[in-house]
Amino acid sequence: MTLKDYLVRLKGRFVVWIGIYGLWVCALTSSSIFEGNALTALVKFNIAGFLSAAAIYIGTNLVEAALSAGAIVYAYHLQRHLNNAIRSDIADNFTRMSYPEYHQRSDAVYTSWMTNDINTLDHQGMINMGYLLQASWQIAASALVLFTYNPTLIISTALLAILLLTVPLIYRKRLSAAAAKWSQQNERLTNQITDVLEGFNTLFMANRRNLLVQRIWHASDEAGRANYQYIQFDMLTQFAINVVNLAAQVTLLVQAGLLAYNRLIPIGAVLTIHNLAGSTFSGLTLMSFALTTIKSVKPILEKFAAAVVPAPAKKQTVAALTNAIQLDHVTYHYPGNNPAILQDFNLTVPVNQKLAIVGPSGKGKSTILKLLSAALPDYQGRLTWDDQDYTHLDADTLRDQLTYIDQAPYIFNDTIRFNITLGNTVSDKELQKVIAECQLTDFVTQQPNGVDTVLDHNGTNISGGQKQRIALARGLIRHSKVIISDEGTAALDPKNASAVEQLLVNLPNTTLIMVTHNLRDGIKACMDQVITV
Ligand SMILES: Nc1ncnc2c1ncn2[C@@H]1O[C@H](COP(=O)(O)OP(=O)(O)OP(=O)(O)O)[C@@H](O)[C@H]1O
Repeated sequence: MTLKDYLVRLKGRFVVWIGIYGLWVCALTSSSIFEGNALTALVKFNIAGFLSAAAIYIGTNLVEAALSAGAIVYAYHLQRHLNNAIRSDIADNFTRMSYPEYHQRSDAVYTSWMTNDINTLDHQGMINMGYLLQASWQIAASALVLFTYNPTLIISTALLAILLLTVPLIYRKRLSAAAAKWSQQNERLTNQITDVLEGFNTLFMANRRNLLVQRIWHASDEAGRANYQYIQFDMLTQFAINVVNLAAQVTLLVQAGLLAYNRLIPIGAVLTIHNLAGSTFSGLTLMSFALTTIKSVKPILEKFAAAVVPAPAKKQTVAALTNAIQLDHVTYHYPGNNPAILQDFNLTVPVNQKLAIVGPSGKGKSTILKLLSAALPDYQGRLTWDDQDYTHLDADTLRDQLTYIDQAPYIFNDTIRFNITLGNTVSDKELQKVIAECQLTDFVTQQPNGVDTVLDHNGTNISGGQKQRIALARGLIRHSKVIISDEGTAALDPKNASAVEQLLVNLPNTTLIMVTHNLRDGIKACMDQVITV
C-alpha cells in the first residue's frame, strides 16, 4: 500500500480535508483582493469605498484564521484514522504469518515500525500532504486573480514556477536514501534499547549496569547521526527552494510596479499582486518541498509492503484425534545454514496415550513439540494427524484441537482472568475450577481484585511458579484432548510439580505429550511411552 492507497481508502474524510483547505485559500485570496481595493479607494480619496473594502478585509481575515485552525485540527482527525489503518494492516499481516515468518524479525523491530515509522509518516507524510493541498489551492486561486489583472503576469509566474519545482529534484534521491537509513537506525535503536533493558536483572546481579549507559549511548548516537544526515539534505533542499522563491517574488513585484507605472493596473493591485505572488511562490515552495519529502517516506511503506505475506490457501479442517499423531522419517533444521536438529526421526503417539520425551538440553525436544503443533512448516518427511498429512490440514484448526503449555510462558499486562482465558468467554464457575486445579486459589484470593487484578508486563510482579501455573490454567481451560507440555512444571517445587503432573496424566480421554528434564518415578509409572532423544 502506498500513501495514496491509504488516502483513497479514507476518501470521505480526505475530501472534507481538501474542502477545508479550498475554503481557507478562498478566504485568504479574498482578503488580499480587498486589501488592494482598500488602497486603490484611498488613493482616489474614496472614503466609503475604503471603509467597506477594509471591513470585508477584516471579515475575510477572521474567516481565514478560523479555517486555517480547522484544517490543522481536521488533519489530526484524518491522521488518527490513517495511523489506525496502517497499524492494523501490519497487525493483520502478523495473523497470516507462519511461526518462522513472524520470528524473522525481533519484536523491537515491529515496535519500531508501529511507533517510529508511523511518527515519521505523520511528520513527513501527512503534514506535507496538508502543505501540498494548501499549495495547490493557493496556486489555482492566485493564478486566476493574477490572470484577471494582466495575462503577462501568468507567463512570468509559470516560468518561475517551473524553476522552483525543478531545484529540489537534485536532492530527491539522496533525501529518500537518507530517510530509509534513518528508519533502519530507528529500528536498531528500539532493538538495542529493548535488548539491554530486558537484560537489566542480569546486568544488576553481575554489577555491569554501566553497560546500560554504554549501549544506549551508542545506539542513540547512531540513530541521531542518521537523523542529522537526513536533516542536512532536507535543509539544503529547503535553502535552495527559498532562494528561488525570494527571487521569484521580487521579479513579480518589479513587474507589477512597471505595469502600475504604465497605468495598466490600479495602484492597489501592486499590493494584491505582491501578496498573491507571495502566496503563489510560497505555495510552490511548499509544494516542491512537500513533494520531495513525501517521496522520502516511500521506503517506509515499501518496507511494510515487502513484509506482507499472502493469506494461506484454504485447507482441510481438523477434527478431534481418534487414532494417532505420527512423525514419519522427519528431518528438520531451522532456516539458514543451521545443522539438522532431527534426522530421520520417527514417533507415534496413539490417541489417549501418555508420552514423556526426555534427553539432554539442545537435542530437539521442544522442536518436536513445535512440529507436532504445526508451528514449523518446512520439514522433510511426513507428519500425520489420524493419517491425514499435516501439509493438507488447516494449521489453525489443528491448534484448536491441542493445548501447548510453554516452557517460558508469557504473561500479558492484563487481568488474571484475561491471562487464563485469552479473551475467550468462560463462566466464573469454570474459571474457579481450573484455578483450583492449578493450585492458584490462594494466590488469586490474596490479590486486591481477585481474578480481575492486573498483572505487570511479562509477570514481573509474580513468581516463576505462579507464571507457570497461570500457563497451565490457560491450557486446561481450553479442554482440548491433546496436551503438549514443554517442561510445563519446571518452575514448580517438587510437591506442586508432582501434583500438577498427576493432574495431567489423570486427565480422562486425553493424549499427553510431555517434555521433562525430571521424570519422577510416580509419573513415569503412569506413562505409556518414554522416549529419549
Ligand atoms: N529459532 C531457532 N533458530 C535456530 N536454531 C534454533 C532455533 N530454536 C532452537 N534452535 C536450536 O535447535 C536445537 C534444539 O533446540 P530445542 O529447543 O528443540 O532443544 P531442547 O532439547 O528442547 O532443549 P532444552 O532441553 O534446553 O529446552 C538447539 O541446538 C537450538 O540451538
